Amino acid sequence: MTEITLPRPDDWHLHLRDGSMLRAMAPESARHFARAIIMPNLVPPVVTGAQAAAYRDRIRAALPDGSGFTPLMTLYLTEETDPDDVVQAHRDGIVTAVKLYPAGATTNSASGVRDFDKVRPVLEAMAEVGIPLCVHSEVVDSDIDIFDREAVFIDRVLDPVRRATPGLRVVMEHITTKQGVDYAASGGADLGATITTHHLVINRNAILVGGIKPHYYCLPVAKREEHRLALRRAATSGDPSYFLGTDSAPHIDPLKENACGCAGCFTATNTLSILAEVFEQEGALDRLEAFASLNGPRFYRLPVNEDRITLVRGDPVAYPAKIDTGEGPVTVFDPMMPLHWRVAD
Ligand SMILES: NC(=O)N[C@@H](CC(=O)O)C(=O)O
Ligand SMILES: [Zn+2]
Ligand SMILES: [Zn+2]
Repeated sequence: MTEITLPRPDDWHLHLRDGSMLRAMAPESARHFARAIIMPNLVPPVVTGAQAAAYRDRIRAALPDGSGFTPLMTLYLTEETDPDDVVQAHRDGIVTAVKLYPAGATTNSASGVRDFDKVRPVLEAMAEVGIPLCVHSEVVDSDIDIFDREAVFIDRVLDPVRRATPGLRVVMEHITTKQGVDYAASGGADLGATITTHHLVINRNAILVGGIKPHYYCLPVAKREEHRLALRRAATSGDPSYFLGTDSAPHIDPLKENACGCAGCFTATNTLSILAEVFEQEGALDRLEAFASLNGPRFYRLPVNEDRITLVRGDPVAYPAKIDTGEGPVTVFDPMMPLHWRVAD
């Protein structure tokens, strides 16, 4: 196969940041994607419907002229979140989903949830209305090894919360383990999982072998090879439980190449070329559209994009090594393999 056409993909987990970083990043995602679920972990976080509306307007203003890109906004769940504000913002069409960060789990998560009982009224209101909860599925307990944090979260937090809140629709964000793959498939139409581009490509060796490679460090951290293979099987299976959420998470190089480097891989620029390469390697190019274009809208109960894109196979694709942001350069994820699929103009 040398050409493949699919409905324009969406990105169901994206960090666009704010200010000059946002102005540099918005065009990178708008070039290929139709819609994206926008993460709310700004400083300070996006916690109210009014803040989400203002952030949506800043994103729209950062888009290239004539762009059809639609940001789908999320609220950052805190222990003070008002259920009525969430429901109203959803009813007004401002907010698509709510994001749960366990406090301290990842970048800008200090305002996240410590005591899950405190957010029960919000979760119950969301279950009633059908507002999805996007979950960063990692425990933060210092006695739990960082490579085990996702699997432990499923047993200790996610499963109990789902049992206590029947009808709650949940997206396990950026799953990285076989346990995540298996759990996501067990919940029917009210449970889904996003898988990133980079977790289909790297295992933990990429971060640690031959020297520390900060541009491969993200959270949840990449795991052993057996987990990467489970993610590849899930993504290429066509199973509607799994859909693309790049978790493209830009940090400027000085904050990555640092004695205490930030977590996040930036993949917006070359994601579709990488995915086509991965799906081709797996003999599953015909299932790329399920993963990138169909399963996400199905979970979020949104229409599939009518617009289509074509990927063409040819000589290795050139893409920039870095994107300049006005704050400093952001390194584009290097998949450590030539990419042969480019998005046709
Ligand atoms: N994935 C990451 O490594 N980082 C994300 C936060 C997140 O999605 O957990 C970020 O905002 O930088
Ligand atoms: Zn996360
Ligand atoms: Zn993220």
